[in-house]
Amino acid sequence: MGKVAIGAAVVCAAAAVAVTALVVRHRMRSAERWARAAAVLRELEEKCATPVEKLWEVADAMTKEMHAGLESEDVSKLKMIISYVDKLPTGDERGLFYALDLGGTNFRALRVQLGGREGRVVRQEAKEVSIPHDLMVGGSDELFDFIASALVEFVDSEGEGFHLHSGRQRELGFTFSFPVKQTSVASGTLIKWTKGFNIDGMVGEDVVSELNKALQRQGLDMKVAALVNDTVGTLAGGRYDDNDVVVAVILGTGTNAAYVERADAIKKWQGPLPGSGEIVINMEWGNFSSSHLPMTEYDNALDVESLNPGDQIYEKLISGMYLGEIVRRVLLRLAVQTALFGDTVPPQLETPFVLRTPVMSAMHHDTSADLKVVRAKLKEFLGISSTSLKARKVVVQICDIVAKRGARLAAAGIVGILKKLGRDGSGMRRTVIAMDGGLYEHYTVFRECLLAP
Ligand SMILES: Nc1ncnc2c1ncn2[C@@H]1O[C@H](COP(=O)(O)OP(=O)(O)O)[C@@H](O)[C@H]1O
Ligand SMILES: O=P(O)(O)OC[C@H]1O[C@@H](O)[C@H](O)[C@@H](O)[C@@H]1O
Repeated sequence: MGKVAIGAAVVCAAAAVAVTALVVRHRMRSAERWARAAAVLRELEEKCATPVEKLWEVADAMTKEMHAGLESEDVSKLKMIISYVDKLPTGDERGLFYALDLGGTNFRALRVQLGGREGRVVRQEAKEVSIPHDLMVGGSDELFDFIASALVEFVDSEGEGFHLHSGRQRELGFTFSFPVKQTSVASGTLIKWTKGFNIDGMVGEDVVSELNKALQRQGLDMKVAALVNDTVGTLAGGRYDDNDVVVAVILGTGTNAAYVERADAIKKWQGPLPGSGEIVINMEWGNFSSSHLPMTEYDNALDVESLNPGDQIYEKLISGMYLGEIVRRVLLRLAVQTALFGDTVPPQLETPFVLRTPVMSAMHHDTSADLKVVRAKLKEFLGISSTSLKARKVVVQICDIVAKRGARLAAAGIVGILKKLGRDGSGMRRTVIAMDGGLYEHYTVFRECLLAP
């Protein structure tokens, strides 16, 4: 074979060696990256673990905080707010009633014609409006004018089948999904904003008065007959259908719980004991915290960078506003430290709250063999155009860890309430818990884990 051929052979051999070396180096780097990714996932799984012993510790801590919060103000993480609701629906109610529910994401207007025990809910209509983000952090007049104008439109659309008793003023039940110190059944002052709200100058103000002023500006003749937290409203609605409802839990943008307490167990209650002997307590359990809660670096960073650092710790582990954000933070670390999505970190992954919990649950619920939903969501919301199946499986695994931690912690909180009520053991009376909220309603894996942790 001539020199040229030998030379060519040597060059080919060298090229082959070089390519092989490149391939080997690539594979080694890839193996190292996956090993690092596996270590991050192992650490996440360990830090988020909620073994039954830990869940019992959380339940016991919740019960303890409930007792403390009923003893006096400001000694517990739980506000244990007295709702002034000492009578719950019996099912005999009649008439036309309006309700307004201001939540952390949406607000809803509702009208219902009640026909007493035989008629029950004769007719109902509802309208849901997403709250623009700028109104969550703007001025109070702007927020309440927005709500009042939507309510005017809704009342104007009152159709057939709704009858206001002659001479009666339309009455409105105002469900306000934020911590409010009730000063009567139809008044209360804002304690603090939570979730994504942060409107200056409203803390300490009476929220009913703010709404009434906006209704007057709109010229709407409507009386706010009751101001309740959404958990109290959920409990009342549940009791309308089932006499054994004694607890209500909201798992939506935020999370909270309410329950029926014996009036004589509320040591801080100064008023006369109600005839029913019972008062509904709005626990504001989102603010619960305990050394037993499984916290990670992602949770701590989320809290520090939130609108309310140090507040609502339990809520930030469980609720819809935060689950997707926790997953984003884990994905960002993997993108930076293990090139999960390639050598360039996807820029959108750096944006807080860009990964909403509905998107997280859609990826988590993906049952396709190649995780095509995960691929589509990563592209649509994070601008990640191509991913390996292995990387998509990591995304689902992170969703699973974060969602199940939240669900199991919520279940532990419910057990804490049942322990307080003495309804956690065998032989207890039939006990019904009213559940509501978009997270509970739509996140199937979360709900099923909560119900069968
Ligand atoms: N498909 C979904 N999967 C998971 N979470 C969802 C889904 N849809 C809504 N959510 C969660 O529910 C929250 C809305 O809860 P909802 O109770 O409807 O309203 P609000 O919190 O305003 O009272 C959203 O912020 C979101 O976190
Ligand atoms: O219905 P949402 O918006 O999910 O609110 C649930 C809870 O969210 C918490 O942040 C509020 O402090 C509670 O008052 C409220 O009940």
